[in-house]
Amino acid sequence: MRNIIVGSRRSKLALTQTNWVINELKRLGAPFTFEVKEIVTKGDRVLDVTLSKVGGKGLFVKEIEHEMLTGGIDMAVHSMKDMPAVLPSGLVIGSVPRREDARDVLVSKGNLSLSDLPRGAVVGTSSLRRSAQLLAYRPDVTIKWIRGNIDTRLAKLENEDYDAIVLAAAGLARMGWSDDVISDYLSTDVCVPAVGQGALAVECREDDRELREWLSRLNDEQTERAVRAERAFLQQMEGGCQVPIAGYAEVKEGTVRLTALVASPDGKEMYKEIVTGVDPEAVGRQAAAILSEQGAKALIERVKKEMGD
Ligand SMILES: NCc1[nH]cc(CCC(=O)O)c1CC(=O)O
Repeated sequence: MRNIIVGSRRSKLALTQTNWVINELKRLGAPFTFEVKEIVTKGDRVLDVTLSKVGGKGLFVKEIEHEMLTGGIDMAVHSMKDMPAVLPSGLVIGSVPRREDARDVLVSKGNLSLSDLPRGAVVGTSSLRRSAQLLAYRPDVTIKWIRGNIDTRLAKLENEDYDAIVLAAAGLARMGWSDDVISDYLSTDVCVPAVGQGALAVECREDDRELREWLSRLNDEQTERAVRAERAFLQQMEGGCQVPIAGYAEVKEGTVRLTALVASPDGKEMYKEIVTGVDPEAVGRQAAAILSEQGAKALIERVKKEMGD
């Protein structure tokens, strides 16, 4: 039997997701043995700096992709939202399994919803996308940067002076936290999720036909089409990571419905549109074109200039 070496980041979330995919493949009857190889990525080594300052999302996948191209590993399970818009040549997303809850959630002291937080409440997040949308809805709150994995953030809420933190529902669910810790589910009216949030990407070599055959059986077509629309939007916006960009799509009866957003970091300027259609990439591109015309492109150029790149 072929042994599949699965590369994974060492975080609890990454290992949980990796083992989930391995178990699903076994359950489907894949004729492989599996071995997990832990890889420490640059993104894991620089936990003390805001991600956007050290090069953004690619940091979590670059080293893993290098090992895949050189044969050190055969596949890897990523959080879709950590995946750059374009993959290196020779690699593909072999499977997009069924999406978890894509929403952002508020976890707060006293179990208060976002609208019930006291004036001036301190909210922890290190995501520009979350802070911009939180500030647009509650301009009075103070955003305080918070880093670390999910368990660390929940501990910081307990032990430091945060009134609340914002996390992805999917991460909490995968890590086995009960819904009881969640104080508020944020709808797309308040906080549009990150592109790909709640979904996984199983990456492998393009020419690995045997593995791709089994990965395709774990693919969820609706999730895949939704994520394709979101990622097409992201790719067109070319925002770098200094600009808050969000996108969330649902697929119902074959129709893709994408909510797309670009905002200024302070949340005072916001472009948001819902686009529907049948072809996911076309929906994503159309959303990008509409927002660009409304002023999102100029906003992105302005923020890039201010950041000095
Ligand atoms: N930002 C880090 C990250 N990358 C993936 C998840 C888990 C949720 C997901 O798969 O989208 C999280 C935690 C979070 O944002 O709260």
